Amino acid sequence: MPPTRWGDPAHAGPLPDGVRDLVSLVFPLVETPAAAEVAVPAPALPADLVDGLRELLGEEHVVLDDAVRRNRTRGKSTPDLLRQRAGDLADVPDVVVRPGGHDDVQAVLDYAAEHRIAVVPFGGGTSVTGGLAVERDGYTGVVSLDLGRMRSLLALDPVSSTATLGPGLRGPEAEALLAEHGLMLGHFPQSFEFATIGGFAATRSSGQSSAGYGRFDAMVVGLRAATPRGEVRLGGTAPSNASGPDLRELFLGSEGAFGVITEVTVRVRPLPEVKEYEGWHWPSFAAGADAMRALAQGDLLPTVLRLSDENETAINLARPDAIGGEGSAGPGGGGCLMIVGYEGTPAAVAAKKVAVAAALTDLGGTPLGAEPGEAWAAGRFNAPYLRDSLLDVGVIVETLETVTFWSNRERLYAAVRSALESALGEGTMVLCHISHVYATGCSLYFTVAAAGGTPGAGGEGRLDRWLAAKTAANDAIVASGASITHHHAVGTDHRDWLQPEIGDLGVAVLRAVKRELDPAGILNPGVLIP
Ligand SMILES: Cc1cc2nc3c(=O)[nH]c(=O)nc-3n(C[C@H](O)[C@H](O)[C@H](O)COP(=O)(O)OP(=O)(O)OC[C@H]3O[C@@H](n4cnc5c(N)ncnc54)[C@H](O)[C@@H]3O)c2cc1C
Repeated sequence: MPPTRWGDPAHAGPLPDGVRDLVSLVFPLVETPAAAEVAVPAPALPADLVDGLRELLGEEHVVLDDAVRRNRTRGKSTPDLLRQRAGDLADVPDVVVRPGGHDDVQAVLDYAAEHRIAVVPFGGGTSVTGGLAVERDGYTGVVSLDLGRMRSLLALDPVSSTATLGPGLRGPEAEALLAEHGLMLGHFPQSFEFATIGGFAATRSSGQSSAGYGRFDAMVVGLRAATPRGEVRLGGTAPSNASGPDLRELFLGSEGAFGVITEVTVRVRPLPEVKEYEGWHWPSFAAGADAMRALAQGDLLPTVLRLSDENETAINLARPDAIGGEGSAGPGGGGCLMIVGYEGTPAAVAAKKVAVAAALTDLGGTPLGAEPGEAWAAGRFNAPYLRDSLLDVGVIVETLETVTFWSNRERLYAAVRSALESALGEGTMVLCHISHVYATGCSLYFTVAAAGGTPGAGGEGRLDRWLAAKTAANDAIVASGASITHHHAVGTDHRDWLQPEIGDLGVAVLRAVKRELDPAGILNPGVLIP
């Protein structure tokens, strides 16, 4: 991926004319190209330490190249992109190292601990919470530990339905390896094409098919990690047990602060023979959310279940013939679109469809047929490209997410919307959807678009405006008694809001684990732990 944008450059492009005209009705469009490329700071890691890394991994796997280092600088949140666009390379790693396996990772960690080098595990680089922007002060240098060479299917147990995967496998690569055996993982976050197995585990990611296949951490049966104190193997003996607290959980969501995940054993399932996606209309977000709750609590969940609020329906998914219509007040008044997807054997899909359709009809939903569902499925990974095109014309656009119990959903929704609208001012668009549900609650995923204010070179003015709005939203989430993140993780961006959620003793426990596993504090300093 280019450092200033998302994804495959071949898919990137300016705003289509129609969209541009529409956007210009709402926001002033100010062409805001990235600043001219600035020189990448010279590596700060002393040359003898670089030589030491070369001895461990071989010359070709210790990379000082400017373009490679720039590409390993931070992740892909809007603040990350705006900083790159402005030429801010303060977080550039000094060296990128490319271990070939667990033993290489262990060797790098041992060496880094001895020489106080900060180590940043790097999977796909799609973090949206500052998980790759570590503190540099007090370290001899910063090494980006790129896991991209560790991308094989290491073991397969078709009898138990488990597969052991290398951490550097991207989503499509992992699925392709499993598909050769008629199997799949079923984890499809919007970042699927670029994010990796190790990254999914390290951030407790959740994908678009979570209703049917669960979140990533729930798919993990076991893992292997290298820590500065040595190797950890967890969960390799049984699917579940009562052998004390489940230590797998210490590494799931540990965001590279406790160790580097070098192998992940996951539950796999047969490739679905049939995939069907359809749309349903709801008179309001609340009515659709109540229906989702009923499905979750009635053990009737399909594979994909997502509901856009009135604004998101109108802006992103509106079909004039099906949504809105009579009595519609345009954005905010045209009802809500729900996408329902079914995957599996023909018999299982048919049976689930009948049962879900009966329940949704009873609850007041109106079927819209396959077209909205297929349109969603066809474009499910495209939205991030649109973000870049909007950033190009000076608009602020970013997403954030949270999760709470059903009884708190409306309060949280109102609080976050109001915080964002107050912080960013009149004309701000706040869209929301629910795409991860549980019997007890759901996540809320917000997309925000706002005027950029006075743009500076590369858009710094927008960065300040967004950071203030994000702080307001985070405060509102905490004040509402919700979680600071459902699946984007903590990183550095959410770290200050973790303490209210887990308490002082919770923070002390995290710090104690960190001290035990990483006494020199070389792994991702500043990430996760308050
Ligand atoms: C456009 C876009 C859409 C997204 N959609 C979703 C979504 O639908 N669902 C979702 O859950 N997330 C989503 N994300 C967030 C992101 O993709 C996830 O957090 C993902 O799991 C990160 O994987 P990665 O391989 O890119 O990790 P990275 O970004 O490389 O790393 C993330 C963190 O984990 C650490 N890490 C990485 N690999 C390892 C390892 N092997 N061992 C230990 N630590 C490691 C890193 O140091 C860092 O702190 C999205 C992001 C973007 C930009």
